[in-house]
Amino acid sequence: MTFRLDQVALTHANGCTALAGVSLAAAAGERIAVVGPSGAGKTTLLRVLGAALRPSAGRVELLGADPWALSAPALRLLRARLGVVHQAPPLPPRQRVVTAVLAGRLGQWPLWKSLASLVYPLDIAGARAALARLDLGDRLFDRCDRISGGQLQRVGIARVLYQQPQLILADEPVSALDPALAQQTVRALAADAAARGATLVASLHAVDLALAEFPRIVGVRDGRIAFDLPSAQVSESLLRELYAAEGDALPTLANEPRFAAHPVAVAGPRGVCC
Ligand SMILES: Nc1ncnc2c1ncn2[C@@H]1O[C@H](COP(=O)(O)OP(=O)(O)OP(=O)(O)O)[C@@H](O)[C@H]1O
Repeated sequence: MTFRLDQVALTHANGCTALAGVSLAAAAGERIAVVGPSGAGKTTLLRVLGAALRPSAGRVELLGADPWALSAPALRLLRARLGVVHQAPPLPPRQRVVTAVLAGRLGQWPLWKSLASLVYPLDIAGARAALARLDLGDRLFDRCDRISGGQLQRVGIARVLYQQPQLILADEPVSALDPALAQQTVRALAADAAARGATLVASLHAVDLALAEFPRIVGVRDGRIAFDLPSAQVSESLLRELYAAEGDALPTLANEPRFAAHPVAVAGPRGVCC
């Protein structure tokens, strides 16, 4: 089992309950897409799975451990086995792409190697290979603030491909990419996880992308699991019910607000209490 959440709830400091009664488990090698309207709790769920947020109630088991019962050094080691893909990767602007990718293994390398790699990249071939899988092999020595938002998003993914974690948690990893590139990039991520037997959990806006590329779909609404089904069993009516608050059009690659000729109206964030 890669992770197990048992009746997890999370209330933010402002009193907003982002997750309530969430139970979810994944075996090694599963590929799961998390879908749901804005404010449903997808990011919060991924952050709980990444041991970045401590639940207010319930139990978390992650790679065989309760992260919140571990010492600080043991928790750091556990986190180094997780690969987190951010919607907007928090990369230092002046950093070179190669250094950003190699940083994927900082948590696994001894301190001397990590420090040496910051001064001179130690595994240029490895970084280039990870970037090449995302068609970015020629951007190795560019600065992170001199590439586009979509390229930066793919650098964040290359970093996780280089890291080779047991569990990949990707929060809207392709939101800055056009539809063709979004599909290609999600496929690269899924192929990497499949080849290594790693578990992949990705929150996605585009439901067609989720259904096409992921065997298991978890629908989240108002901080709760609305459904957890094999993709073949996720019907259009189930999706319409999930996204009822966001109007008529389901979010798909073609009508992502960023790329639609006539952007779909998106309701404000909703949660259990907000
Ligand atoms: N740091 C925070 N403090 C207070 N409330 C928060 C915080 N982060 C998120 N929330 C609230 O928790 C709920 C769930 O937010 P979350 O970001 O997990 O949703 P989401 O499904 O990822 O949304 P989106 O698709 O818009 O990114 C929302 O109501 C949001 O306003």
